[in-house]
Amino acid sequence: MFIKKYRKARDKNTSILVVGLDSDPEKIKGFKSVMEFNEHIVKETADLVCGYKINIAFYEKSGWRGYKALEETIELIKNETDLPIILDAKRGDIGNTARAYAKAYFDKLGVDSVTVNPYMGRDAIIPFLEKGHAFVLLLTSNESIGDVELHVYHKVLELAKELEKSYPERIGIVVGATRKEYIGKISNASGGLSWLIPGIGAQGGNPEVLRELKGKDIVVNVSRAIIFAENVRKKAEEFRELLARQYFD
Ligand SMILES: O=C(O)c1cc(=O)[nH]c(=O)n1[C@@H]1O[C@H](COP(=O)(O)O)[C@@H](O)[C@H]1O
Repeated sequence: MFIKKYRKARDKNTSILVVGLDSDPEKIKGFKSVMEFNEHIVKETADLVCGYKINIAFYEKSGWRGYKALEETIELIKNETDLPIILDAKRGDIGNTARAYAKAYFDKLGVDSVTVNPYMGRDAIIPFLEKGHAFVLLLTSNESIGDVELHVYHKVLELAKELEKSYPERIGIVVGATRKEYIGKISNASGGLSWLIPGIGAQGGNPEVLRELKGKDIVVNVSRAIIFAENVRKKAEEFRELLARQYFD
């Protein structure tokens, strides 16, 4: 179960850092394959993180070869570590289709959590909660949140909290670290929901936002700033420290 694996890894490694394996084949230098690259990242970081997030887009862009690398990467993490895996797929569809996605990700791929787009409402979310854990998009890190999210995020929060009653410890929210002005308010209203916080590193989000989230189950994703660094382990250590200082102290 995602939350148990996460808490165990967080406490063991004193880390809320999740490394994002956004292993864009066009950016990988000096490795024969995506799989070899991911093996290197996992070997260098497994004792510094509380999990991995894999964004499916960077695998799908290579067709079936990319999907094979995705499967092999998940196998590797499961064989070599006890760390939870979040599949960042941002799915959201009618119940029948959502059930097919949930089956693919939890039963076939065997990940622990999936990111879900809540725009279609509970039918699109529940199939994921029945099989595992889901992080629903609440207030994302990108520029254009004013187009839709700012008008509806409070509704998404209400829905997530309602679903949490039937699926305790199986649902979380995605809030960008670039959303400093909203985080305190959302934190006060978020109860026992877990948090996925992207946007630190390449997107310039502020790690100080974590001070408002002490005691909550949070994972902070950093992708490009770590995986494409010259010294991956050193960068991951720096981010782990930076985040831990805000959250644990
Ligand atoms: O759901 C996500 O993970 C996500 C939500 C969000 O609001 N912003 C965001 O950047 N992400 C993802 O988090 C990762 C951020 O990558 P870096 O900017 O390279 O650290 C990417 O996989 C994004 O797709």
